[in-house]
Amino acid sequence: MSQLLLDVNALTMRFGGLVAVNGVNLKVKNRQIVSIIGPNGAGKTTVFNCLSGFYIPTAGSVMFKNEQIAGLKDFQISRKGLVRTFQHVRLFSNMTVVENMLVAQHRHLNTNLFSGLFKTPSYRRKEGEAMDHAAQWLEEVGLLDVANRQAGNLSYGQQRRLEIARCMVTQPELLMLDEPAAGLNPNETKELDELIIKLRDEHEISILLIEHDMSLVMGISDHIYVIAQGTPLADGSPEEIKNNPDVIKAYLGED
Ligand SMILES: Nc1ncnc2c1ncn2[C@@H]1O[C@H](COP(=O)(O)OP(=O)(O)OP(=O)(O)O)[C@@H](O)[C@H]1O
Repeated sequence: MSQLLLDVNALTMRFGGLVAVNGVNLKVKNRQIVSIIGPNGAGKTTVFNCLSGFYIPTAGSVMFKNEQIAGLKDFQISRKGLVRTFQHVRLFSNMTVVENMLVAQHRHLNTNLFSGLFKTPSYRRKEGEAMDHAAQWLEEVGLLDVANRQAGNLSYGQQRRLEIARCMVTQPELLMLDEPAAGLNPNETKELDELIIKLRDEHEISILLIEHDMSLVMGISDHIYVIAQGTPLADGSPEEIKNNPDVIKAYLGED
């Protein structure tokens, strides 16, 4: 049964005199792919920054699993099961692919200095599990055969998939992807499309997506929210959004 995972009400973010996000509402249920679309500068990334703890919203509520998370720090929110990627790839490019996966888990696991220094049995067990999870997720995203390659030497599409694997290894319930298809070629976009659907259908997580690639958004979203100039414009199924005159006007008005 679908349960509400994320419930955002009247989210507002001001930067001095600029209201970047103005009264945005958003709901994500379990096992849903939900997209946020809108013209450039509409406030989409600012919404992500408010939900993931990079900004403290000026007003509004962000309930995740029935708990208020607005104002918590980014690492506190990610430990609760809400993780994100960024518009620009943020990997440790001098580390190997598998090292990137291990670092992500170490930051998440909260192991202490004592257990690390003395390699206690529980530390060793966690290390073993971290390696198993890393291998499992590298296989899921098709990167197991490049596990020992330097992350910075991967193709752009592979780097994007590594970012997703790095999030997934922390076992989130909600994964937020900020423009994951930007810069990908059509083949890579198709692989991304399949991966996102697999995350929902086989791994039973929810995905909140910001994306400008309309065929990707329309093809995979269960629900779409449109914002323009920080303000909610419409929400509905892909079919409803495609045919909404206000949405068409907002996009055509951009050109
Ligand atoms: N830290 C900040 N300080 C001041 N203004 C900001 C800050 N972050 C975002 N803004 C402003 O808020 C508005 C919304 O920006 P945001 O990046 O959220 O839009 P977006 O919809 O993600 O755009 P795009 O699709 O181009 O990535 C813009 O006018 C931007 O300049």
